[in-house]
Parts: sequence; structure tokens; C-alpha cells
Amino acid sequence: MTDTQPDTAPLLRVHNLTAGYGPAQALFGVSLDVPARSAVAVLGPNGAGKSTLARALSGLIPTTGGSVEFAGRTITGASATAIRRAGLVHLPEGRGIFPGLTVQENLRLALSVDKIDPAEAFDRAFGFFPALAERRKQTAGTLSGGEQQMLSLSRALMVNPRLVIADEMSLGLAPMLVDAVFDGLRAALDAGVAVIMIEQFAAKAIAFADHCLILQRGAVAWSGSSARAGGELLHRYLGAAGAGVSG
Ligand SMILES: Nc1ncnc2c1ncn2[C@@H]1O[C@H](COP(=O)(O)OP(=O)(O)OP(=O)(O)O)[C@@H](O)[C@H]1O
Repeated sequence: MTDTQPDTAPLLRVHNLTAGYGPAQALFGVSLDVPARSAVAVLGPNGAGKSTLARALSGLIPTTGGSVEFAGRTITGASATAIRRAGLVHLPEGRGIFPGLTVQENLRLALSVDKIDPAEAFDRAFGFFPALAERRKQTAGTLSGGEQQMLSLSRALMVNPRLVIADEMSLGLAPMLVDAVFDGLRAALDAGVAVIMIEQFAAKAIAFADHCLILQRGAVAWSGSSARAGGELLHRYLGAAGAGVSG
């Protein structure tokens, strides 16, 4: 990693990024800026490349072109561990927790690659979600779906990240629990963490986010302020269901 950017640069700057799976290219020149302490909603139909973008940014799959700068450093080609240590934490689709382990054990495991004081990290996790502190000895698999998402989010927030990429956290949750997920991400945002949110509930995501990026077939179809991402635009790119009228 090399230092390149002055303080005024966005926290994350993605330029002309390409990535894929072996010979199958899935991202075609994606560019995106994420200012510090801001939220960006990444929307798009199934297979548009949203999760691939998240994986490429967090170093889970190699990029094949373009550049990624994070917190003033070029992280293009850096390992997932190095990117996480730099403060970019990815919450993959699915909760990524170990159902047979307790809340506490799940949190401890999340710290395995981080050079961070565990006591401080636990305080931070339970500060965001006090209900988890009461359940620290409970097996994660016996938590409700919403509590499992809180655990998943606290595993990301406990390492004091500068940016969290949340991939479809509300997938499969009842509406009330979807609200709880958004509340959790709002708390992170209020604490100064930038958020990239990949969401099926487009209307909710846009209400939450400052900026919106719509992907289509691996490329940016539209990007701009969430205030400009109205119903007609969403309908055009996402269709009636994807516009998230129900969300
Ligand atoms: N592990 C993989 N191996 C090969 N191709 C993949 C893999 N994961 C995704 N793809 C392909 O990459 C493209 C983008 O998929 P991706 O999962 O990023 O889309 P998405 O927008 O996140 O979709 P969804 O909303 O369904 O999660 C698709 O054509 C998909 O088939």
C-alpha cells in the first residue's frame, strides 16, 4: 500500500474497477466515491454485480483493472486482511456467524486478524448493541434473526472500522427486524463510520443513504445524490418490485 491522497479526498475512491470470476468478467469499469461518514446505497437487479463489487473492494476476489484508494492509500491488489486492518470491513451476504458458538465466542473470533485490544473491542460492540451484552453467553444459533444480524454487525463495528460494506443485511428478515438492521447501521453512521449498503429494499436504502449507485450488468447505470433517485428512476432500472415500494 502506498500513500497518495491529501486529507480532502473521499474516504474511498474507486476508479474504473474491473473484476470477475476466472474468465467471466462481472464488473466493467465501476467508479465510485464514498466520502467519510457518508452512506452509499448500491442497488441493481439480481446478478448486476453488487456482491462482486463488495468482494472486489474487500480483497476477497482479485481485481483485474482500475484502482481503489482507501483512507489515502492505494489498496488495489491488497489482501483481504490488509484491507480489513486498514479499516474497510465487509459484512458478506448471509450472517457469517457461527451458530454453535456463544455471542462472546463469535465476537472473539471476529478479532482473530485484528491488532486491537479485545476489551476495547468488546466494549464497542456492546456499546452499539447493549442487548447483546445480556446474551453474551447465549449460543448464537438460538438468537432471533434480528439479534443474529446485530451480532453480525457488531462483529464488524467492534474493530473500529472507517467503512462497513453491508451486503443484503435485511434479506429474509421480517419488516420489524429490517427496521432494526437499518437502526443498527444508522448508529454506525452516527458514530462516524461510512456505510456502503447493498439492499433489496431500494426505497428504504435511498432514504438512509446520501448517495446512490445503480449497477446493471456489471456497470454503473446511474449514480448521484439519493435526493435525486426518485421513484421513476428506480422503476426504470429496478422494475416495479425492485423499486422497493413495499420497503
Ligand atoms: N462465485 C461466482 N462464480 C462465478 N460467477 C459468479 C460468482 N458469483 C457471482 N457470479 C456472477 O457474477 C455476476 C454478478 O453477480 P453478483 O452476485 O455480484 O450480483 P448481485 O448484484 O450481487 O446479485 P444478487 O442481488 O442476486 O445478489 C453474475 O453474472 C453472477 O452469475
